[in-house]
Amino acid sequence: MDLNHDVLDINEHIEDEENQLRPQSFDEYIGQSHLKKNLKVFVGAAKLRNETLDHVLLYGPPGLGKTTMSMIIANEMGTHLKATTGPSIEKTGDLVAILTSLEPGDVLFIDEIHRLNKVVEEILYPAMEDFYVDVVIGKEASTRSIRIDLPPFTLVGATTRAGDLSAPLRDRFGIVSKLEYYNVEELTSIINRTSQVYHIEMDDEAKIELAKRSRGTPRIANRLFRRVRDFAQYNGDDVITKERTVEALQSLKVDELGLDDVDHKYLLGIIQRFRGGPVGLEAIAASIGEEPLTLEDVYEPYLLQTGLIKRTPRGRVVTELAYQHFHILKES
Ligand SMILES: Nc1ncnc2c1ncn2[C@@H]1O[C@H](COP(=O)(O)OP(=O)(O)OP(=O)(O)O)[C@@H](O)[C@H]1O
Repeated sequence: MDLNHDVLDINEHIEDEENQLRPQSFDEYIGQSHLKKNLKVFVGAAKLRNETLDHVLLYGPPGLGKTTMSMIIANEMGTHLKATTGPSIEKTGDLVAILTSLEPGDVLFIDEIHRLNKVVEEILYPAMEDFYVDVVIGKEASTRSIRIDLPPFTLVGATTRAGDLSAPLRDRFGIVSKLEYYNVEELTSIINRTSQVYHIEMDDEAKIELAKRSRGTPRIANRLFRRVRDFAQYNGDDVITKERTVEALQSLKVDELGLDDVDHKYLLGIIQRFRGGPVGLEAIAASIGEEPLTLEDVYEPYLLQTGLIKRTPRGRVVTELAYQHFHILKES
């Protein structure tokens, strides 16, 4: 068996399932109304002037639709999208190769743009500002720099950590927008759309229940939808009910607020080992065996948003709401 090939096939299958669900236009994209309204104007105006759209920086927690939005920007501009990620561009030559392969008007999407290395990042400055790159050729005494002109393009950068971007890079984006967590109503619409794309019927109550447990995140809503679908199909259900949804989510250890195992370990860890805090991120991470960066980027934003924790100058503190959630009495 060709294992590599199988792994590729599986990854492609997951990609295909994701892509199938991606909205193609601003009108199909649910929620983020403020961002959408502004982008519609900027895209419309750029098209009227027959110009490329200014560079766009999208930031916010993972899974909120940054990649999807960049694809929509390219679609709405009537151009192509080239996608890459910060950590995959290791050398300046890699970035120059990507930039010189762009067609006029193309959208270049760089995910995790905060992870570009400094030398590569510096190549981007003149590329973004004046559409050229300086390439150094030759060796030692005979090195010289040649200028390569680039076609006008739009860079869409995505990051979960806007604060980690250097000021010169951040300042070169004309449009900077934060993606917000989705509310239950918006997530219910996304789940409704997903059930239509997959041709699987789901009760309205079940959609709402799933939406409530999706941590305000479309990617999680879609992933949980697929798992709930497994439970329903395995049990021969024609329609996914609320009961089946709750049963499936309990089996997956996702609670009524959408908190999973790691959230539980995190919150209970602070309550039981650090008397509710304040405690530093490193200490919590070490005590529960998780990476500090993962906790900070993936878990904490939602816990902060739901008011279960607070960040203070002395560290993280769990709130009264967290004690209530676990039915634990706070020690005085
Ligand atoms: N507003 C939306 N309406 C409908 N579906 C959405 C929306 N936003 C995201 N999705 C769906 O959620 C999934 C995740 O979205 P996407 O990959 O764009 O997230 P992301 O923010 O780019 O995540 P990351 O930055 O971690 O890659 C996709 O399958 C997409 O179809």
